[in-house]
Amino acid sequence: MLLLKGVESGYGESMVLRQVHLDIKPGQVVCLMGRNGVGKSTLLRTLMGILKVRSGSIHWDGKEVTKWDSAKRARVGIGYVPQGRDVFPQMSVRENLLLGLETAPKGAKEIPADVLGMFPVLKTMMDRQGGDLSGGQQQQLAFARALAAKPRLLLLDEPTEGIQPSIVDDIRDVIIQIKNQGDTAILLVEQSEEFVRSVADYIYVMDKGAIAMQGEPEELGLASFEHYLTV
Ligand SMILES: Nc1ncnc2c1ncn2[C@@H]1O[C@H](COP(=O)(O)OP(=O)(O)OP(=O)(O)O)[C@@H](O)[C@H]1O
Repeated sequence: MLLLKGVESGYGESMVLRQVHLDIKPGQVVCLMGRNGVGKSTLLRTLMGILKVRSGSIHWDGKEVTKWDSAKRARVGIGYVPQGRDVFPQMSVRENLLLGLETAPKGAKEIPADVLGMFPVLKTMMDRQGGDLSGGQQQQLAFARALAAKPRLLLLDEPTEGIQPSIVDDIRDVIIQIKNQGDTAILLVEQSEEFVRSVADYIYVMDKGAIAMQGEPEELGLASFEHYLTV
């Protein structure tokens, strides 16, 4: 469904991604790991079309989309939840969720019931302002807003970072539900090996802007992970 071939990108003079090859199949949960600063967020921004590809190519359903802008990528079904809580603080939870429908297929007008069902806490807070929610609730709101558009691929940048353990468990449950439904693939940036092993179909580990290791969870031993993950 999504294929990257030798992708390179960066900021100004500095090149961050080096010859990145990556493959995501429909419905898969693919995890991207690696130390801080190795380029994981840069890879998601490049996938979303926020950063330009300097060399290499990106393919979606077999079609080359390397030069497509973010809006066009969103319209074909790529959703993105950036790092940090990207909710609108002055808008209500309902209004934040409705914004997610902007890129939904066939001009959907209502927040899908199954999405609300995955986040029961949000259902009780529809009229509260986004900025009044706790950090963990805001993260859930950003996640739900992206799901409201019914993406075929969802890019999640460290959704569990700095979140209390009970909400981390809720986020894990939602990822597993999405995986079981099989309609939406996920590319998840995540630092916790335990979390990754509980959700991943396939794992990529980055180092210095390149893919250093990849495989199915059972193929990748603990020792090999530690080499790339410990500081
Ligand atoms: N807006 C930017 N302008 C210039 N350089 C940047 C920018 N954002 C990130 N970088 C640099 O790009 C490199 C990769 O950063 P990136 O945020 O992609 O790493 P990461 O693996 O996601 O780490 P983290 O988990 O800390 O977010 C780093 O050297 C970083 O300093």
